[in-house]
Amino acid sequence: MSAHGTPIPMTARASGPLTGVAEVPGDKSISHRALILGALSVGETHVTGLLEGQDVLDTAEAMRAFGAEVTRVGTGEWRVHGVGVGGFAEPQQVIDCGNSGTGVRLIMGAMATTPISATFTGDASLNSRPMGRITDPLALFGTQAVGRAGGRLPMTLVGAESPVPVRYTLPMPSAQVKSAVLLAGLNAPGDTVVIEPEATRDHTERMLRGFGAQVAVEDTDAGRVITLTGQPELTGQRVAVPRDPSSAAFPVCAALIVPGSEITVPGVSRNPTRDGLFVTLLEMGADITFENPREEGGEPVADLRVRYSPDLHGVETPVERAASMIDEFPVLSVVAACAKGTTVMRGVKELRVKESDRIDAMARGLEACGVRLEEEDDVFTVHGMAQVPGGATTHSRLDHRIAMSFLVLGLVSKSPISVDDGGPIATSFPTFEGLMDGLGAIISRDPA
Ligand SMILES: O=C(O)C1=C[C@@H](OP(=O)(O)O)[C@@H](O)[C@H](O)C1
Ligand SMILES: C=C(OP(=O)(O)O)C(=O)O
Repeated sequence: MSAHGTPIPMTARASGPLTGVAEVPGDKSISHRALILGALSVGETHVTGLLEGQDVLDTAEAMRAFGAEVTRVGTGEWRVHGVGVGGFAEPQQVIDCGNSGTGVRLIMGAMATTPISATFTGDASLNSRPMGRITDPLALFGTQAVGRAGGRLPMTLVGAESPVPVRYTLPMPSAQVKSAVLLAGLNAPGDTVVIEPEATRDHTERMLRGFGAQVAVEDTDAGRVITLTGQPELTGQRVAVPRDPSSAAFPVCAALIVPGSEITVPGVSRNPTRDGLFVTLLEMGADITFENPREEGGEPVADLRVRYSPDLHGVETPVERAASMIDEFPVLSVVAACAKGTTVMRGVKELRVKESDRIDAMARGLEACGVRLEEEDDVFTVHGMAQVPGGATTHSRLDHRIAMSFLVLGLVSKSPISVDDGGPIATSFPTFEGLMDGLGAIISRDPA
């Protein structure tokens, strides 16, 4: 939905070759963290390349409510004057995190060990997502939480008066849970330890170090053991946000399946904990090259050159790769529908608790477009075909990635594909329509 709540129906139709340069926006995960760590630091944090999607704008507003000064200086350029670890003020209004699981879960962690209370809410999607995964470990610090049945928002958290450090093994592969525990550990005396049996995106660990915290990471038989030394003084930093591989996924996958395409996507993060889609696409026979590999803002980045790949074939993605491509399965299932043979995606049950149940959303939409598939709790299988019939209206279910995935499929289907509401795209990729149009994709807003 648009900010004022009116659905924005959109349609994609068969397009000529996609060509040109796709400058995708800043990384969403890193953008949230830059604002939150800036707010927990002393002095000024200067951010460039910040994603100005609604999810991140909601986090900026939340940081103001907790007492930080957050100012937009120019496009993607923001300054944050922080209040220091333990310095959050009690918000005077409800914190509305909109559509953003990352926003609400990281902010809950960041306030959990300061003796203030705050009430959190979001849109219909966010208010249906599980928060027990956050409040369970936060309770170990001494944080109290009261929410709706099933641990849903709206929810009030009361921060611990005398927090104790925590040792916590993640019950599911979730960087949001890991990050909430680490951020809470900042204001607890002593060492907070998180053990992750499967590695998840490591932006919090990297950025905490960059802001001056002591974070040790050890690979053991039990998984990655992350130890944070509590009560550091964090100091404001300059953060250059790399471009988001999860947003790059859409023009990249579109170029792979639209005949004759050749595009470049500059400056995309190649953090190994985010790289699973590219690994998988290469296995499928995709023509992608990674040029000018370099380090920017503490993250490895490269310029991607992507060419139409007529011989894509199905593969099996292993359980242990799932976390490194968790947000990319919807668009991978679109590529799978256009590849020869069958693609089996394993270890995907976390997709059921995203902005929508993404397995169900993709399964119903793909079926409506004439694609054969099988769905189990933790496995999603898509059978490729020479040309997807399309000719359906799919439901985005308040989920940006579902909307963008079906619009990509509509660029190659026999008949156009519509989404009932493209509004959620603005949460993570507000420039999607203009960028795709610039490459030659035919995506239009439907007349009211
Ligand atoms: O930490 C983060 O920035 C994110 C972690 C992932 O969620 P989970 O931790 O729930 O897997 C991912 O889906 C989300 O888009 C961003
Ligand atoms: C799952 C996602 O985001 P979040 O959990 O922050 O809502 C996403 O962007 O795909």
